[in-house]
Amino acid sequence: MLTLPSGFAFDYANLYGDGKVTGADIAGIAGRIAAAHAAVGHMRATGEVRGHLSKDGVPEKVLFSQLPYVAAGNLNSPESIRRLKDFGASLRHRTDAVIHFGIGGSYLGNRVLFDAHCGEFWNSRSPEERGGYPELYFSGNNLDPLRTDDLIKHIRAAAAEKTPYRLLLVVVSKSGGTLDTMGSFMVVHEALRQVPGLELSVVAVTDPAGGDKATLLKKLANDSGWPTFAVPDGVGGRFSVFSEVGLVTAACIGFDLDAFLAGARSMDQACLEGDPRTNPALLNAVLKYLAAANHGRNIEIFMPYADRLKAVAEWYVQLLAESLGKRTDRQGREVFYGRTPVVAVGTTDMHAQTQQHQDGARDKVVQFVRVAAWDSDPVIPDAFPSARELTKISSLRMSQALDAALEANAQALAADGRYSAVFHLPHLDAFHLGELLYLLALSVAYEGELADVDAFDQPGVEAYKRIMSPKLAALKQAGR
Ligand SMILES: O=P(O)(O)OC[C@H]1O[C@H](O)[C@H](O)[C@@H](O)[C@@H]1O
Repeated sequence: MLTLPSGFAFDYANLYGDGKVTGADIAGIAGRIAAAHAAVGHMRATGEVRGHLSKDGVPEKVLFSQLPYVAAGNLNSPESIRRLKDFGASLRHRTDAVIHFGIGGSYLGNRVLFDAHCGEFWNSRSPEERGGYPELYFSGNNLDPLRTDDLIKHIRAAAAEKTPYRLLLVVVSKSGGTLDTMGSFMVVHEALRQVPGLELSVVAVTDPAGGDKATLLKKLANDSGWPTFAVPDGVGGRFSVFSEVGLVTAACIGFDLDAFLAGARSMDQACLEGDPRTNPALLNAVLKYLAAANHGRNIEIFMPYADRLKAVAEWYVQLLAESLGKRTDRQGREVFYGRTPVVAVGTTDMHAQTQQHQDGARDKVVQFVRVAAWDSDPVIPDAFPSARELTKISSLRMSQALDAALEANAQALAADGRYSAVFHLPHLDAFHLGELLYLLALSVAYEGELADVDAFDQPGVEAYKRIMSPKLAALKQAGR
């Protein structure tokens, strides 16, 4: 178990040892581990990553590791943080609802912050219960016609109940032209802009470049006078939760963005040394890399025991899949690298997926996440004493039963030579969430080095886009 001073811990007992990843496995790649650590150190200091090219084929910096550090001249500066907080304060007791438009890296991290902080019932609470912060809805994460229409109807009904009804549309797209995001935005904007009593405003979050390089969204914002925030150069979508992309949502809901960045910073500091026994991101990368390379564990089930953390598993899917799922290594050789990520939630998926984890192919690592202390933790009462079966769990706190379920699952898997590990969060809060997300982000940077693949591009997603564009054009033509 590797425990940090903050209480965050990585329990890898079921991933390392006899019959699992071994000391000999690690010793066998000692030189590559040292080289990976040096390369990540170089990335931290300069933003340079060997072989990484932008979509346009030119060398591009990788700067996400700077984001936790708020300083003048950095991507997050005291002024930019001030501006975000002022933005959040300006919504309080004033804006009724926010609709966030975004997909991929422009959505998943935002959803993590929303779920962790707000839970499932935020939008049904009164403004007072929300501390004056607005309701928040997500759109643009699909091109689903029915859900989009449901959302429009819901907002129209709310606006009919309250005048004026103040609605803010936050449109997030690094490239500024993603069809799913912009298509949903156009539909919703058009449907709501002339609703009587509904005051509509828009904020855009996109690449800040101006002139010829301005994104479509940036140009729209300039022409329409919408305020903008930035997806900074050198920060890919899947790393952008620590940038204004994630922090804008944090500001909208009163999530403690200082604590979130402090958690990320604290994790970064815990990962400065090159010894995998004490550096949690390096340790995670080394163990998962070896579990795949030497033991065939090519699937990673990310399984938090907490409903509010399901979105972390969804965020991690993009991080792992786009960063490490690569056809070629940096020498151009075909390697078809990468673990397939799978979303699971405990205890929910013990009743759905665990059968496969326990008895299916031995190709998985199950990565659990456990929350140690809960803000609310009901005791299960002895409500029906005559039902003897049920008294097994009565008088226990729900979290005790949840922990017992996690431990039992891990033990059963281990007893059959199946790999798992646990991230322990002392408490579900902004600081520990910052630690967890940053550990995972840094970990894929390390694993990219170990596997010698570019962890910061995603050329594979262009393949369908090349087919889809002419299809849309043909559909349009046929409709004329
Ligand atoms: O932020 P955007 O430019 O709209 O991109 C949203 C998403 O779209 C793409 O398909 C990429 O593969 C993702 O990495 C990205 O996060």
